[in-house]
Amino acid sequence: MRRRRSPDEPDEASEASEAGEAKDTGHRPSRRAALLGGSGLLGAVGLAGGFAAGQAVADDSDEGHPTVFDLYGTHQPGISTPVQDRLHFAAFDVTTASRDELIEMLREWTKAAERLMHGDSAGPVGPTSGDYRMPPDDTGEAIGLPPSRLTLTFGFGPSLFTDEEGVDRFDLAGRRPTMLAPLPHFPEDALDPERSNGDLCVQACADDPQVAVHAIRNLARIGFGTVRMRWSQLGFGKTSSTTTGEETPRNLFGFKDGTMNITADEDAELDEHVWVSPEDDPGADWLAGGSYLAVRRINMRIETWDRQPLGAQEEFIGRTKGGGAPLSGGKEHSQPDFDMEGSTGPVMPQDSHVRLVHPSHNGGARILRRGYNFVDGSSALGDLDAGLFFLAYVRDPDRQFIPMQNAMAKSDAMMEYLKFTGSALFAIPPGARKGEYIGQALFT
Ligand SMILES: C=CC1=C(C)c2cc3[nH]c(cc4nc(cc5[nH]c(cc1n2)c(C)c5CCC(=O)O)C(CCC(=O)O)=C4C)c(C)c3C=C
Ligand SMILES: [Fe+2]
Repeated sequence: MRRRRSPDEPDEASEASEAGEAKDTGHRPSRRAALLGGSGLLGAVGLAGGFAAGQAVADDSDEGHPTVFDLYGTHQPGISTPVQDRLHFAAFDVTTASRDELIEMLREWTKAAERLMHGDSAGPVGPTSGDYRMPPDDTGEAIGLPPSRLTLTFGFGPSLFTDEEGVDRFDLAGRRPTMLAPLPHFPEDALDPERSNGDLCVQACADDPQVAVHAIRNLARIGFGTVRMRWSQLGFGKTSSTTTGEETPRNLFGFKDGTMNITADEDAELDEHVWVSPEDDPGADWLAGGSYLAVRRINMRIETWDRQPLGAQEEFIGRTKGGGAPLSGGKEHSQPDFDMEGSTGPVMPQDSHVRLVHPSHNGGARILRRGYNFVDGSSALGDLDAGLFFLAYVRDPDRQFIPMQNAMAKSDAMMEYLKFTGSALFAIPPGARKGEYIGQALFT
């Protein structure tokens, strides 16, 4: 039984801010209208286009929330743009040996991604009006659904550059970023190879799960013969936020998660910790403006966790369960005081999660988290196969993510309740310009 902390602090009122959200009003575009041949949405996108990174191109006029994001921009959408509530993440292996076929598929994916994010069908004909002798160019399950703030974010895994046998299938080995290597095996990893790695990844985030699934399904359909889905993961209930105007969401341990995340309005922090700069890796200049994505599928032993006293749970995390304040006091967004002593040791325990991952114990490193809860059924013993699908965008995985994950694996009291079952690292190319395909600079 661990130490019991002093009484809880009151919840902090969120500081309202509209950071990361576009302000102009537009109409609410509908996929149905687009499928009926409406050009209104595309017109709206064209008019509102040209937003900087984090491009929202249409707003819900009632609530001021962006409903449509633009695929094109300095950075890909789905990183610093506001986090949606649902995820479908997929990793693919390339099955063709042809570089040209791979490029052609990326072109097709880019065109489809633009359409899908606008709430349009994946192909120009649509699910129900094509040639009866041909498969439709859209699968149809999103008919009538709005764009739902869909973002599609594409990445390249280390094996795209040099495969597991060391073969340079696509003449890309010379352009592999030095930091793009398979993540090391961390202490306590229990990885399932069928939930790890991949040549390519696509992160689909949306407010409606059917929209996210529809997008991944159609990209897989378009890629048939060129790529094969290696694994995929559904997520719900975002466990982080990139905006400051909303209540911090909670993970399946019941704690607020994302309090100290990097937010969309922190331009200097994004430049320092998220976006790759042209000087970072001169041999991989195509990645400038992009990022790296660390992926970890983390099973949470929630049945065991649920039997721990509240005081112990709070000490594992280092924050209160109610308001999310540091155990050293203050409000949710107060900085923890790691030097504050309690009757039996530091008030923020040495093995508490937030102490171990805090920038002050990691050489100043911060990461942009964008993870989701998951529940994938239950085991024969009646335990939920549940956890956190952890997604973190970083500028330098060797300096930011790997030491943090090592510190956690070595010393974090929470580790007793975690099992890491999937792992991957991807290079996330910068945003494409209109007329380009995603990742084009890598191939030119
Ligand atoms: C290697 C990086 C991290 C992993 C893996 C990770 C897993 C993980 N985290 C929680 C719950 C919380 N994490 C919180 C904060 C937090 N976590 C990381 C990194 C990893 N977490 C960072 C960098 C931070 C922010 C630290 C800071 O700057 O103060 C919190 C507190 C609230 C918050 O700030 O978000 C919680 C709660 C779980 C349950 C988990 C694995 C399942
Ligand atoms: Fe964490």
